[in-house]
Amino acid sequence: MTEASRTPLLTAQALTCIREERILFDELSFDIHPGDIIQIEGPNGAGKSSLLRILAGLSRPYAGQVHYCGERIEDVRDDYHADLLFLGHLPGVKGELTAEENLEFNLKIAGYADAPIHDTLAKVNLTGFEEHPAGHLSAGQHRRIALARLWHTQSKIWILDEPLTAIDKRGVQELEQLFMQHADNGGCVILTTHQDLQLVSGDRLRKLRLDYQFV
Ligand SMILES: Nc1ncnc2c1ncn2[C@@H]1O[C@H](COP(=O)(O)OP(=O)(O)OP(=O)(O)O)[C@@H](O)[C@H]1O
Repeated sequence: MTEASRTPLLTAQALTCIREERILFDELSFDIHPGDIIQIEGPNGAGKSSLLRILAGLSRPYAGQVHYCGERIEDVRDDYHADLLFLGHLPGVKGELTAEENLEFNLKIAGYADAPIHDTLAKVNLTGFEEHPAGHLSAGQHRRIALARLWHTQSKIWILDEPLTAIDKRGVQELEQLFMQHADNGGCVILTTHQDLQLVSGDRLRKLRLDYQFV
């Protein structure tokens, strides 16, 4: 094992999250290393999205810390966000823009102004839909526009909230292959999904289950 793979990319240290007087999780601790693919499981409302948002630094835990390469994320916010790709529960696609305008906008914001937009839309099976307003596309096609940026990012840490929702079987397999390739290249993927992964399994996959806890 190399030094790099021993150093956690992310560490959750005794995270506690309380929402509306309900403990979603309490003193939750785990490390995430380069090469890890982690699926957060649990029923609706168990706190999966809340955990992802805390890991991404978008909301604060009631108690506990998140560390990026050994530093508190609050102390290295810019470095952390440069190394993080977070895709939230809702695809964040603007209905009045076309598929290509949405992707172009997302990639520009992420600093990839020269990315080949049509080739990238082809990777997510949106050839022929480039100039359609996103508002006229299906839920799965919306998510595909949002997911297309995964093909260009250099961020090592991918935090993805339900990336497979509304994606068809072949699309799920392509995404799972991309996750494995990213992990093989030293990245990590932390995702929630209510479906069983087909290709990422066995030693490739770590599962973390959240369940209801009541105060
Ligand atoms: N900002 C907030 N303020 C108050 N309550 C919140 C907030 N965010 C989430 N909650 C509550 O916390 C609980 C967990 O929500 P969360 O979205 O983390 O669950 P989840 O496991 O991702 O659910 P799902 O599988 O349905 O997406 C829910 O009961 C929700 O209403």
